[in-house]
Amino acid sequence: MKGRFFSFEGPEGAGKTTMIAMLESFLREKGFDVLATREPGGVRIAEEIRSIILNPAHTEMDGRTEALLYAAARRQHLLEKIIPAIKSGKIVLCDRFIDSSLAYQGFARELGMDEILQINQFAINGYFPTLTIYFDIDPKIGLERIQKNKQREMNRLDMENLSFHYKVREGYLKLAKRFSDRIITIDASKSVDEVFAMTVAAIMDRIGER
Ligand SMILES: Nc1ncnc2c1ncn2[C@@H]1O[C@H](COP(=O)(O)OP(=O)(O)OP(=O)(O)O)[C@@H](O)[C@H]1O
Ligand SMILES: Cc1cn([C@H]2C[C@H](O)[C@@H](COP(=O)(O)O)O2)c(=O)[nH]c1=O
Repeated sequence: MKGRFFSFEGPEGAGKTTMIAMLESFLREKGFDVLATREPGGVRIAEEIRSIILNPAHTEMDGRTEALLYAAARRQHLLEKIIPAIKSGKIVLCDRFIDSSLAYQGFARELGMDEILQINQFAINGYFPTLTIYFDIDPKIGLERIQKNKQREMNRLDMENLSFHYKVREGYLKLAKRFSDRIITIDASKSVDEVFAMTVAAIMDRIGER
């Protein structure tokens, strides 16, 4: 079985983690070999970079430093975990990837989507996801969802103001238009079951087993 690389994107609280967990069980039950992972993180060095980036005390972090750290974490994660999994025929489900950098650092931080694409192309060297599912949600609703979840700690990016989170969404919507052959948009304001049904349909369609 040929390996596949799927990424899942969206503003805070869109439901990515929930959908990946449900999809992982669903695909395993169907007999697929699955690897679920996340960014920033997934491997030791990238998890260490994650804790530096997301530490709420690091308020002095420069935007370009932040963008470079995300790209560095991505490079390490890709080499150590994602590429070997794809090569061994696994289905990789990745919670965030390059589009997070384009929406958050490129658009919302105003560093420029093309500039961020350029540094990330150096990091990923052609390894774009097979398909990206963008869970679209009003950021206010997404933030309310994560605030209700008492186990979830707020990180430095979560703590940005509401207008930043609205720009993140605007960035994603631009990306969905620009990369329409790779990015599928799902309305994440629907119920968990409805969002899951749409997610399964999109993934199985791409795997070719619908
Ligand atoms: N469709 C949905 N409707 C209502 N609540 C949902 C839905 N999907 C997920 N949730 C709940 O919203 C909260 C956030 O979901 P989840 O952690 O999956 O989002 P996320 O996109 O991974 O967030 P983040 O990237 O900010 O960590 C969780 O408490 C989850 O149970
Ligand atoms: C990969 C990536 C992530 N971010 C932001 C998005 C979130 O605010 C955090 C990660 O936290 P999560 O709870 O695991 O979603 O980091 C970013 O700004 N740029 C990126 O490339």
